[in-house]
Amino acid sequence: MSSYCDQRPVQSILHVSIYVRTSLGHVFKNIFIFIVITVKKLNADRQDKRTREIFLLTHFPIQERGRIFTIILSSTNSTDSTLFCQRKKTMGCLQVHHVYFSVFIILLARNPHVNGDVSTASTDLSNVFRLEQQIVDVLGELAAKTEAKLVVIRKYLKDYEQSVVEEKAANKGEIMEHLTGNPIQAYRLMKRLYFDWQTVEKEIKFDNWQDAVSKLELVRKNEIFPKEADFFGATSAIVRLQDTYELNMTELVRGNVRGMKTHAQLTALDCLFMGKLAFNDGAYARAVEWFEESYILAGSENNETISQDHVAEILQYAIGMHDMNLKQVKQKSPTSIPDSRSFRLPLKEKPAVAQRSEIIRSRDYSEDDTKFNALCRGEKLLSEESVAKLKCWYDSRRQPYFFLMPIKVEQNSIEPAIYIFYEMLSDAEIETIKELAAPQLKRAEVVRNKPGAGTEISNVRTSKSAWFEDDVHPLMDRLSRRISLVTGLKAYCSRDEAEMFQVAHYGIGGHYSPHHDYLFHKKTDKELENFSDWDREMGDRIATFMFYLNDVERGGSTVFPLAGVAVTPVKGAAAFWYNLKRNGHGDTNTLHGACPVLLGHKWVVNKWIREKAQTFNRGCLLDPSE
Ligand SMILES: O=C(O)CCC(=O)C(=O)O
Ligand SMILES: [Fe+2]
Repeated sequence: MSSYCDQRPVQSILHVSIYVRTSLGHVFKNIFIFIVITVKKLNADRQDKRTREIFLLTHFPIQERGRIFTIILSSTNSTDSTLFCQRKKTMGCLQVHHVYFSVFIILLARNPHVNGDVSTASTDLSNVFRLEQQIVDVLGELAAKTEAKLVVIRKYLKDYEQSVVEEKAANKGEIMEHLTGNPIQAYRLMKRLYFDWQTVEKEIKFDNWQDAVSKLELVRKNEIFPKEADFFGATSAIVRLQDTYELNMTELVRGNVRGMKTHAQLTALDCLFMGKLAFNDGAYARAVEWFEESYILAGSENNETISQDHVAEILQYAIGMHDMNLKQVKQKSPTSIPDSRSFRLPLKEKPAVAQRSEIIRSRDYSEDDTKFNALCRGEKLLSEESVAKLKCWYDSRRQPYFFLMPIKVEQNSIEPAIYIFYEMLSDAEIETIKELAAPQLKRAEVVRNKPGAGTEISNVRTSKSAWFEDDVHPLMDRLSRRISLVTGLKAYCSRDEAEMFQVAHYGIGGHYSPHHDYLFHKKTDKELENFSDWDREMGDRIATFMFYLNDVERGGSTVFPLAGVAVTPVKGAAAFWYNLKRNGHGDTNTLHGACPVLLGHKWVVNKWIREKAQTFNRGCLLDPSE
């Protein structure tokens, strides 16, 4: 028997570790940890007495990164444990038999809109669209009520005017005389002022605006209501699409998106607006092109949205700025080539249209981003010889699972080897994944360059993503098994063989700039500090297995600029490649990125397979450089 206060250091009782899977972080925002302490003691007459106390020990937000984290609930300096100790002391130092404690965790649900950003993802855009429907309903109702008021007011005015017109008089004095001297007119005057006026007054006094204003304010307060950044996001998506796909501006503003005719068109005013944005950003070449388009449209619209003269003035100003800027660049260094925001020659010398087509004709295909954009546009960069080596076949992967229904495999690139496996997912499975992911999608983050700086929302990747453990749904577990059977690699996240599934959704203009999927290759020690212990222990991402959940109407291919290949998303298919060579080094030729979505949207599911678990699945070669 021992005295609780003297001999039982409170601090040691409170050393508790709690393991929480951070996949919960997608659902829950905060974690509250309560501790219930039951002290069983014997008092003087040896009767069993229990005292129960509840403390809120700690609470903190759940982070997204890392898979598992540990919370040590106590430290010797912790105020909570001191508090605990003091409270125990007030109970007196009775003899204590047992101290039990249980830990309760309360998770506070995450608000699905907290990470709202509406510029690219179509799911969000549909919510914004719904929001607009509410506005349209309120405005429609307001317009109908206002029109009803106008009808009453106009009727009154009409009646008055008719009375006046009926009396063919030379001036107001004569009219007055006629009206007052005519019993019918006198009756109509009385009727108007006594009877009709009541209706008019009622309509004028009753104000529909206030009701509409409060309803609209409510809509406006919704977290997904577009903000400035969302608007600029939508604008820059158009500019990105224009650059990547070399969209013909004249076609684009008329709703033709690379051969697909849509009903969405831009007005002269829209073009003027796009031009102003480009101008303010110093992109004078694009600004001039938008203003020229605006000028032409203003003419064909008969100055409906903006006057052609006004646009002409702005256009001349922009041309002047472009040429002056170019002159300054050349003065600084006569041999320098201006960046893509400017044309090479003054616009007074050669018009924008001619310069743009020359830029397109004289592309430098040795540059990675030129190759990337060309592949996005569907241009073929592989030589015929290389293409001849590519093949497709049916494969049972030597797995009984696939004997009856072998997989359709296509090899898209030899070096690095990139495979496409078709019909890997059924339509029902795809719907299940989307349903699971939709409420949890949040704007994708990438690791910051600065060590220890965590992740940041970035324009390098503009998509929304969600992470899933294998056990979140039986389907996820089945998919991990399927990936294993197809690739011969271990792919269970629960066994630390691979990462969680990452579902990503791209909306219009959504893209991912060229990058490597491996994590550690060519990273400095400082950069490596960004990674968790789990990351380092599991080894690098040896391979990527990526499912496509839909066909993309236009754009959205996965492009490998160094390999010279583009993979077109096909619903249910999956792309697979090794990020590491057999010697464990990163294969730099696996550089890849997602082309911006031009029309429609795009869903993918990534599974990054880790190196450590694959020791017996992928051996090394005799040549250590491979
Ligand atoms: O969406 C794609 O096509 C590529 C995605 C990708 O490369 C990634 O998530 O790492
Ligand atoms: Fe990637």
